[in-house]
Amino acid sequence: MSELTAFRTQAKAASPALSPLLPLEVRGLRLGFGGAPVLDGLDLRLGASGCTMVMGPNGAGKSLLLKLLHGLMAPDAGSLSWNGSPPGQATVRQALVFQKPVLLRRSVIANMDFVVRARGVDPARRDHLLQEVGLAHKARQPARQLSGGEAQRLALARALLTDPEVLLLDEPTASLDPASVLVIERIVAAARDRGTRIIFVTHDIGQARRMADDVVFLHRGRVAEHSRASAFFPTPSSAAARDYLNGKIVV
Ligand SMILES: Nc1ncnc2c1ncn2[C@@H]1O[C@H](COP(=O)(O)OP(=O)(O)OP(=O)(O)O)[C@@H](O)[C@H]1O
Repeated sequence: MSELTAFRTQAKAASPALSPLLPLEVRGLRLGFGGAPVLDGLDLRLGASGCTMVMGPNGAGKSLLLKLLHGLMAPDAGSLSWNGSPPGQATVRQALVFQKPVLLRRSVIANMDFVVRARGVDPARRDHLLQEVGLAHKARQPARQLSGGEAQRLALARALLTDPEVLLLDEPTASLDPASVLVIERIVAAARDRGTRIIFVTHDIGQARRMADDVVFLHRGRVAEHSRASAFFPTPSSAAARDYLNGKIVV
């Protein structure tokens, strides 16, 4: 499934009155592309609420994990369930924001309206979100003319239109200036406070400290460590996380 198809799938109507999507249970997840597996027996359990920051060195499989959680890819082996539902069924109740935002070749407001119409969202919510991300004054501008930071803010606003139960974020602030980073973090924190479950990939240790309730550290295809933020940053239990936090190259 392409990223645009995935976004369109997200925009379709979800069924009402469903049981919660959490907890997430991942067991023995394996995925490879010919050589050594990238994910190699990954186990993970995430509870009902909060913001989980996913960290780990380049190539650890963080983006792949998000794509698997969202049903964009299937694992070679292992199981993944959102409170008993497979990822494909859970997709419409989630939103995924990619590192490079996937926007339609239309205006800013048309990118929002695509979801407004498909999901029956109150246009007042669209206007509120555009205001919140500082794009109300650019509503009629082609989305493709937005700067990187603006495009990312639009992608986040669009993702939040449906109040997703789970928001998956793949390095959404990787190329943004410090003020834009804080705007995105504020909006994500507000979504978390409204009850959206956040799963957020980042390399930014400062951001992880600001946002994390818990941290999942991936290394060599597995979860090397899953700890509360209050324990992870001062006393990481894995050597890999300790080295990573100390700025050493982790392979
Ligand atoms: N479709 C694909 N085909 C082949 N290899 C792939 C594919 N997708 C990902 N990989 C490989 O899987 C590994 C993990 O990729 P992934 O994008 O998940 O890493 P990451 O942890 O998000 O890294 P980064 O921090 O650099 O963004 C990488 O070595 C990547 O080259």
